[in-house]
Amino acid sequence: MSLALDFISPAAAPAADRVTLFADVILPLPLPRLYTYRVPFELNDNVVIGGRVIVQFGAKKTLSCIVAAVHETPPANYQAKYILEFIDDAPVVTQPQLKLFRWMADYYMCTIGEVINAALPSALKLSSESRIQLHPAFSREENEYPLTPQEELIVYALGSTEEGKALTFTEVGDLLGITSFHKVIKSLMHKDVIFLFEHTADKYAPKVVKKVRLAHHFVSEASIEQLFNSLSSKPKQLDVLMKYLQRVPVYQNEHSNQNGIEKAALTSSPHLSASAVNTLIKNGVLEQFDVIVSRFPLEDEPTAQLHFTLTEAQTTARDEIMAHFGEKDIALLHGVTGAGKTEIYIDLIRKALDGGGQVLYLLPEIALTAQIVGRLLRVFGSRLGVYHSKFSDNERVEVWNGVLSGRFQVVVGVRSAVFLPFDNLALIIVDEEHESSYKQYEPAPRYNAREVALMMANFQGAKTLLGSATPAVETYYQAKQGRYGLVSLTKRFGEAGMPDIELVDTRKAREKKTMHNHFTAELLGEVERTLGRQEQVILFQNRRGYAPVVACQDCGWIPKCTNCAVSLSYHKHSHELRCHYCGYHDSMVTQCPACGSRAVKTQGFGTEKIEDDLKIMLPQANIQRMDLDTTRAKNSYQQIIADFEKQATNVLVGTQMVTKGLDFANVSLVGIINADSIIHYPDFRAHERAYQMFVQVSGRAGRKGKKGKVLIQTSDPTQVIFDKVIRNDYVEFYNYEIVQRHEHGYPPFMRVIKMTVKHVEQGLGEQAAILLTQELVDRLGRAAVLGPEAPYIFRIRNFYLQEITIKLDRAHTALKWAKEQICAAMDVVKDQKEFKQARLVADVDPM
Ligand SMILES: Nc1ncnc2c1ncn2[C@@H]1O[C@H](COP(=O)(O)OP(=O)(O)OP(=O)(O)O)[C@@H](O)[C@H]1O
Ligand SMILES: [Zn+2]
Repeated sequence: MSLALDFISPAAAPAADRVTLFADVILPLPLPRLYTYRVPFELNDNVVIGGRVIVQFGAKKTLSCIVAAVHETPPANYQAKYILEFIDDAPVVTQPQLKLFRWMADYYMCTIGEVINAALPSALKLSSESRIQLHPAFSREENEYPLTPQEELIVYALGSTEEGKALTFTEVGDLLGITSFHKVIKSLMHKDVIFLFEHTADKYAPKVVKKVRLAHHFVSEASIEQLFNSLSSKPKQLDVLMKYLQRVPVYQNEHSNQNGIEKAALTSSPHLSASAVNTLIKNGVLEQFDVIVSRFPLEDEPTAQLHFTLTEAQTTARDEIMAHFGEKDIALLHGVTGAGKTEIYIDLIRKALDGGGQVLYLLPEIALTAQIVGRLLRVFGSRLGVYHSKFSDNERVEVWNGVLSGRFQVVVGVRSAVFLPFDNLALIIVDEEHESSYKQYEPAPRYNAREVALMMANFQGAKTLLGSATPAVETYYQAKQGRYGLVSLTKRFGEAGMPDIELVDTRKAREKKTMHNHFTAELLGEVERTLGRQEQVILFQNRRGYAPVVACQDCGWIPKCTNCAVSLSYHKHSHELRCHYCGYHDSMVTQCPACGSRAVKTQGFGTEKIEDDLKIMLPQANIQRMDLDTTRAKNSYQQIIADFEKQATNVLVGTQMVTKGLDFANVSLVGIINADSIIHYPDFRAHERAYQMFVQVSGRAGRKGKKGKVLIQTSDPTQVIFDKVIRNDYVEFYNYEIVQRHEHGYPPFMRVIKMTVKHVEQGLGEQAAILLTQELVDRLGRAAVLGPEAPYIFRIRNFYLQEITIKLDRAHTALKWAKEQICAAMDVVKDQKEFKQARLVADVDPM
C-alpha cells in the first residue's frame, strides 16, 4: 500500500466522476524506462506536463522529477505509488524540450534520466538530500505573511539568518512527523522565508541590498514641511533627510520615492551620522526594505546603438543567408578569419527578435563569450542572457527562469545552453561550428551541441546558421551536397589582408645551435621587433604545465600517475607533478626513487615553460599566460582578455584557448611553438584538426589594418598540411581530405560509433571486450566492427580501457536498427556474471 494515504481525503468528489490519472515521470537517474505514479484525486487539476513533482523512489529516497505524460493507464507490472507533492504550477521544462531530450536519449544511446540530469541546473533538482535555509532577507519581526504552526516550527529550527543553519528535506519530514512536508516547504518558499539548495557549494545566496525610502505618509510637500519643523532640534537627522531629498527628487516626482536609495549611501557617508539614519528608521520617518538584485545587473535599454553598418560584402552575405533560409533550414557561413562574421550574426539576431522569436547563439569556449558578450550587450541590453559553466548554479537558474518568463529573448552560451527551455526559437547560430569542444565526452549524454542545435531548430521550426573560417569536413560536405546553403566571405573586413605565414625549421636550428630554449632565432627576433613597434604577440603551445615528462637521466625512471597510464606533468608554479587526466598530484621529485640519482630532469615543454623562458629572455615585456591553470577562477578569463585588449600585456602565451575567435586589434605576430605534436595525433581527424588549429591561431594576427605575420616552428617543413595552411586555401584542404575520408571509410561517408569497455581488472576488461566484439560482429557483420584494441592511454582513473570502433554505412544501414543490435550485444555482455563490474559506453559520432 502506498505511503501517501494522507492525500486521500474522505471529502473528495463522488466516485462516479473521478478519473484516476497516472503520470509518467522522468527521474534524474539512468533508468531505462519512465516510471508511472498515480495522481492523488484532489490534485488531478494540478498536474502540469513539464512541471516537477516529488515522488518516492526506492525504500527511503524522495526526489523531484519531471512529468512527461499524463494518462489513465495503470502500469502493467507494478502498483503505482502516489505522487507526494506538486512543486510547480507551470512547466519548468517545455514541450519542445521534452521532445528534444527524448531524441537525445535515442540518438546518443543513453537514458532520458541522464539527459535531464545534465540539463537541469542542480537547484531545480530536489531530493531527500536537498536542504533549506532561511532567506537572508527574512526577518521575524517584519514578516509580511502569517506563518502556520508547522511553518513556525521549521523557522524556529532554522534559527537566525546569521547562524545560517540548514535542514535536509529528510530532517524537515522528521521534524513535522509527516510525509507530505513538501507542501510546507513550498509555502515557505512562496512567502520568501526560506530558499533551497542542493549542495553546500551551491548555497543560494541571493544578492540582497538594504534600501531606505521616506515612509509613504510623508511623501507630499506639506508633510515634508511639517517633518522638517518637527525635527528642527535634531540637526543630524535633518542632515540625513536633506541628503535623501537631494538624491531622490521627491518634490518633483513622488514616484521616485518608491525605489529609495541604498541604505549604505547614507550610513557610510562621512558627513552623516549612521545612528541618525537608524533613529529615523526606528521612528518611522524612513522605512527600510530589502531588494534582491539580479546577478545580471544590466541596463534596461542598450546604452548605445553601437553596432556597425554592414559593409557591402557583409550585406551581400547576409542577403544570401536570408535567401537560403527561404528554402533551407540550415546555412553555412564560411568566412575567413576576421571577415566580420559576428556583425552578420548580430544583424540576423536583430531581425529574428523583431519577428518575435527567440535566438540561441552558441560559442565553443567561455574565453570567447567574455569578448562577444560585451559586443552583444551593447546591442541587445537586458534581453540578452549568458549561460556557461563558470556560472554558479543560481546564476544558471536565473537564466533558465529568464528564458521561461521571456525576460531573455537571446541567449549566448556554450554547449550546455542547448538545454535551456526555449519554446519559440527563430534562429540558432553555431559559431566556430567545427570546434570539438561542442562535443561532450563524459558523462552521458555524449552529445555534440551542433547536432543537438540542428535538431532543436528542426523541432521548433527555427533556422540554423553554422559559421566558421575552417568548417568541419562533414559540414562542408553537406553544404556541397546542397543540403545546407553555402555562403562565403573570402576577404577580411576593412583594409586587413590575410597574414603572411612562414615555416621555421627547428631541426636545422638545433643543428646550427641557434635555438634559445624552445625559440628559434627567427621567432625570438620577430617577437622583439614586434614588441619594439609597440604591437602585440600571441604564442601558441598545445600543452599546459611546465614539462609533460620528468625523467631520471641515469636510469630512465619516469614518474607516472597511479590511476592512469600517463606520465605526470611538472607544474613549476606549484612545484608539483600532476596528472592531466584524473587530477592526481604529488610533490616534485629531486632524487630518483629507483636508482637514487639526483639527475632528475624535465623533458619537453608546456605553456608555463614558454612563459618562464620568455620572461627571462625579454625582461621588459609583460607576459601573460592563458590556459586551464590560469583560468580556474571565475573571472580570470575576462581579466586576462581585458588586460590584453587594453595592451597592459604585450605577449599572450596560451593553449588552444587563444586560437578561437578572439579579436584583438594590435596583434601583428602569432607564433606556433611546436606544430609537430599537433599533426602527429593518432586519429582520422588529426589533419583536419591541425589545419583548423593553424589557420585559426594564424587568424588572430593582423586583424585591423596592420599586416600580420605568423611563424610556425616545425622539425619537418615538408609536411603536406603546411602547404594548405600557408595558402589559406580551405577548399583545397577540403578536396584533399574528403578523398581520404572516402578511401578509408570515415565520416561523412560512414557513421562511427565508438564502444569503450572499462574495467578495473585488465584481464576481465579484455575478455568482456572480446565477447562484445563477437556479439557485435554476429549482428552487424565483420566489416562493420574494428577492434578490440587498447587505446594509447589504456588506463584512466583506475579503469583499463578497450575500444571497439563500429563503422556504419550511412547510405545502407538503418541507424535505428544498428543501435538496437548494439544494445542487444551490450546486454549479452552485461548479463554475464563475471562481467558485472564492466562498464560499457557507447559514443555516437565520437570526436
Ligand atoms: N561592418 C563593420 N564595421 C566596422 N567594423 C567591423 C565591421 N565588421 C567587422 N568589423 C570588425 O572587424 C573585426 C573582425 O570581425 P569579427 O570578429 O566578426 O571576425 P570573424 O569573421 O568572426 O573572425 P573569426 O573567424 O576569426 O572569429 C572586428 O574587430 C569587428 O569589430
Ligand atoms: Zn591520472
